Amino acid sequence: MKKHRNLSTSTSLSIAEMAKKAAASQAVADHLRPEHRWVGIGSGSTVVYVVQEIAKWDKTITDKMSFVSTGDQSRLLIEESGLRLGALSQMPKNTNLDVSFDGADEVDPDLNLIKGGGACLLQEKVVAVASQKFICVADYRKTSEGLCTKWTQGIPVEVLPCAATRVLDELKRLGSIDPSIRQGGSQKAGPVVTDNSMWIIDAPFAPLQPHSKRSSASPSSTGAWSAETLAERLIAIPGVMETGLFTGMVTKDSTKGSQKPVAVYLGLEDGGIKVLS
Ligand SMILES: O=C(CO)[C@H](O)[C@H](O)COP(=O)(O)O
Repeated sequence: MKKHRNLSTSTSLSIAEMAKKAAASQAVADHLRPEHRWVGIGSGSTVVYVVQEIAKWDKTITDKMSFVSTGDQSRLLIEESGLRLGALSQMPKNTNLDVSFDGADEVDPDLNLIKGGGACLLQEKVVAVASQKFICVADYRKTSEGLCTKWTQGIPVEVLPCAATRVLDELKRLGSIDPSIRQGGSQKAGPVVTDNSMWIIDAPFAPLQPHSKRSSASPSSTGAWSAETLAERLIAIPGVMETGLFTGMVTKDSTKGSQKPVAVYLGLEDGGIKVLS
């Protein structure tokens, strides 16, 4: 399971775990319906609590649902919880997942996200965009005024291995400070290989401007990228398969096909829950 970079004490971790669990419980209660048939399940430690909540439901209800994973971790989680694994390819044509639940590494006031701390961002984005409703579940440590403030290890970027060095050069040209290929550490020699056989580059940037606060999209005039503009520039680099910036406008009428969640459930330190939408 992924380690959190910004917190190290066991006390704060247990408070954080309680916060994640409470947020997951509320998010499932508010957004999963017995009539739902297709449910997306994200990746990371918070989503474990989401699946635990769903697994508490009466089996006669959940047996009618199919759960679509966002990678190997969530596939195993679904299977081990006794829920039925489904795939986007099995869904009726022109339909969407009823709802999907996923975590985040950082959330700004416009509900733009950084994801991919667990290296699952590509399938996570596919599932988010294939969902009628994408619900994000996180805890109090994850919010900031501008992305890259709390999650300082860099925006995760999934790349074709043979393009990695060229992508690193391009990222530096865009202002990334010392981007690097994520390494497996003591568990694996060499780069982390994703569920899609790609590599991850972590690209640190100076804190981004949220859409609502930005005065210009260009870093030359404001000193910072907007999340939307940077997302567009990163995905345009040849060899980049997907980025961990989940941005894009959500209108009140149509939430389909958005990378952004319609709501973020944040577990708080005092046991409460804050819903951003
Ligand atoms: O994007 C992700 C994995 O690629 C996770 O959702 C994100 O890293 C949050 O994880 P956690 O719930 O463990 O904090």
